[in-house]
Amino acid sequence: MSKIRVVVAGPRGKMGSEALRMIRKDDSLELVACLDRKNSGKKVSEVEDLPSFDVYIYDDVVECFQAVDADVLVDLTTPEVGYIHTKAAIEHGVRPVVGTTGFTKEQLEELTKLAEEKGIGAVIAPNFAVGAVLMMQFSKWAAKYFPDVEIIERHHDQKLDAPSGTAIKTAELIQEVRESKKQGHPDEKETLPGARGADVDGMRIHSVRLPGLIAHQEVVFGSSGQNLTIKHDTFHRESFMSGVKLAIDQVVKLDILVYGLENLLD
Ligand SMILES: NC(=O)C1=CN([C@@H]2O[C@H](COP(=O)(O)OP(=O)(O)OC[C@H]3O[C@@H](n4cnc5c(N)ncnc54)[C@H](OP(=O)(O)O)[C@@H]3O)[C@@H](O)[C@H]2O)C=CC1
Ligand SMILES: O=C(O)C1=N[C@H](C(=O)O)C[C@H](O)C1
Repeated sequence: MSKIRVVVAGPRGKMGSEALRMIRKDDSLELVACLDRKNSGKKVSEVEDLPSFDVYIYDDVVECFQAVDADVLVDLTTPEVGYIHTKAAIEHGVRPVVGTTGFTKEQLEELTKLAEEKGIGAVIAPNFAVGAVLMMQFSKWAAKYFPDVEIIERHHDQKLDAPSGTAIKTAELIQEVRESKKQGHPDEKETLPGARGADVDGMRIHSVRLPGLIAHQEVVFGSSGQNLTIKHDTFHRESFMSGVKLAIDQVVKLDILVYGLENLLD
């Protein structure tokens, strides 16, 4: 069977470098190029701390897709550039697997429509860790019985987007089963703006950013006389890689955009 030819965007990043290590170990995948705003024209092997892949780095996404034959783009960059890469990939027939978070609802809708028009598979997954996907699914189930819910997400202090993609996806899944409901006292007032967190249909999301953290989320449900807490912790970014691999294997068989890894799990 031929290998899946992969471009990685963001190879020097925390997630991108982990993805390169995963590809190095996997015989079914072949790295054909990287997209990076630094080191354009160099080979990956010439960049300090990166694995010794004999492939070129590009800073321009279109130039990259014109120069190499690629099946899949794995994007692990920033919301702004990730959106540009994803759109260009779909337009050039390269299937995107996107871990980058922080896309707007409008951008997700636009990319979904574009993928459908072009008949190109795409996966956008706010969280590739199977444990986090289960935490979101369990939360959706719990929300049927516990409509009062607050999401507390904790991340490292280098994170650009707040709330996290995982927290937004969790709230969206809960919204599917929960009627819109204002929580807390009807007359409550914030004496410091933001004290009650972000408001999604009355449920609250709180974002903590601290050095030492990686990615953590608690979904706390309250009801008379009882609380239920569903919690997931990420201690190493390797935990995301089996999900990235699953998405790469599946996206080559898709002809629509799928939002969330849960849609690819049995
Ligand atoms: N779906 C999931 O399971 C997960 C998703 N994420 C998401 O993945 C993304 C990356 O996270 P993380 O690796 O921690 O972040 P990092 O900041 O470590 O890496 C981002 C990389 O993108 C690069 N970059 C920035 N601008 C450009 C550009 N114009 N062209 C090409 N590359 C660029 C950065 O380069 P430079 O150093 O020059 O700034 C950096 O190397 C985030 O959106 C995060 O939320 C993270 C973990 C898990
Ligand atoms: O930036 C991160 O680190 C993470 N981002 C994703 C998110 O926004 O949910 C996934 C995970 O939480 C790590």
